[in-house]
Amino acid sequence: MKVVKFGGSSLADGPAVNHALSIIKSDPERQVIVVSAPGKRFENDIKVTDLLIKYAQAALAQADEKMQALQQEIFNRYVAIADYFGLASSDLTAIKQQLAALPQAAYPTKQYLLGAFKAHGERLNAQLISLILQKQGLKARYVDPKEAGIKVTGTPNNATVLPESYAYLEQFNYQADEKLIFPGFFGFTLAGHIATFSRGGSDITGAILARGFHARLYENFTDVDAIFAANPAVVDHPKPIKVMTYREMRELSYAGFSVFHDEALIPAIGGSIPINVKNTAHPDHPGTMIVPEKGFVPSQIVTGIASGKHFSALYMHKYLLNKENGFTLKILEILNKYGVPYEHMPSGIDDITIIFDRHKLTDELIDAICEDVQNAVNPDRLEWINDYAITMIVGEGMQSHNAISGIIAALANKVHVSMVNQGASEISVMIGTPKKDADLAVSAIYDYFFN
Ligand SMILES: Nc1ncnc2c1ncn2[C@@H]1O[C@H](COP(=O)(O)OP(=O)(O)O)[C@@H](O)[C@H]1O
Ligand SMILES: N[C@@H](CC(=O)OP(=O)(O)O)C(=O)O
Repeated sequence: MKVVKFGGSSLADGPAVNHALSIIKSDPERQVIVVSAPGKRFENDIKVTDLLIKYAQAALAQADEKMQALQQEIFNRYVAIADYFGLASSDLTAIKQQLAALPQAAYPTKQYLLGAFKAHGERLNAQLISLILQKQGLKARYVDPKEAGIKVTGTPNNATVLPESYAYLEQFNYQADEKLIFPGFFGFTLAGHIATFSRGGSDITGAILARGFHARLYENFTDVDAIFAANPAVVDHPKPIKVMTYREMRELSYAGFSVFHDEALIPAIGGSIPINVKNTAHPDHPGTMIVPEKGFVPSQIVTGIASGKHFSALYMHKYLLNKENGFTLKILEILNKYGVPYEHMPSGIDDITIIFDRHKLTDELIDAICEDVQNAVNPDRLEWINDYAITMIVGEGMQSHNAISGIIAALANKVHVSMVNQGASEISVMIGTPKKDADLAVSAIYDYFFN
């Protein structure tokens, strides 16, 4: 059996949904289907998830007129898909009611309200798609994450799956000839509230289901022919990657390969499920296989180069830092007090840089952390660097070949490199640069290793 996930770009309108359905129908092994909310139909279009965020904000602001307009705009996206398949307006009554009921429901906090609104992009789309399949005479069933037992942490917009979910999924009853249509992106907390994964998190649902149902393959359908060695928005016609390992993908998606969510690797690794990223528009193309490390023979030194521009850093210099007891501990205690995780912590003899994901910080938190750090460890110099990008150069082949000299040669006299970290992972090198240099770093390193 295969678990198949379609991204929002593959379900943006009626013709796109129709094409996705033809892919589902063409292979009886494609039994568990995960759908995202309708995505962008054209360049400047708005994803349904983003419309739902606006709808939630209008509800919180009690802006009634805006709320009505957004509700209608979101509903129209589903109507357009339903119309394409000739559904009657009465078929959409339940979807309309659920959308309209969102502002009236009770939520523990504003963050839970936001999570519940966002989740309905996929929830309503999965209901609509199972209805379309049923009308076409297929044995299809909408499965809500509540019914399937997808349990997640109580972090309403950044949840992670709880391990008991897998036991629930193993017990889930279904027939050999039915298609199960799941909404991606969310689960239920132990208290019974909706919580979504981070953005792009329908990939995570697909991986959880693939592990829970012991799928033979997790097919992830998107809008590109393959995962490329560099982001196609940065490098012109980058080379497609035919096969890569889980850990290569994890490092690359962490740093910016948005095509597959980095957290979706974890359930797939847990269940040893191979992943096939494919293009909805060309389902017969082989796409990219993501497989375990065991038995993998790399055909090149570098597999991919990614960069993420959503980082910031706290730099500290203190003479004789290496001789001081508890310096790092005091800083970690401060981060713990504010509930802020750090991403990386490269250090020298008298210097330390702590790198953060900017999405996890507010301006107020930054001020509070800097003030506490200043008071607790009294560094000679403390600097907050808002403008920080991380570029990852990743490849299983780097275990046996020295890539660092090539990376340095590629960047020389072009890019201001503020940090190089090699060794923490034997398959990657991480470099820190100002954001403005990140794309240049990617294309220079790509040219060196691939052209
Ligand atoms: N290295 C890469 N290879 C392929 N696509 C990439 C890469 N890096 C970034 N992308 C982008 O990821 C997009 C697909 O991801 P996403 O928009 O989240 O798809 P979906 O809506 O199917 O989940 C591609 O259109 C491409 O712009
Ligand atoms: N719709 C959600 C979840 C998701 O995975 O979407 P997509 O498959 O379009 O990346 C989002 O926009 O974040």
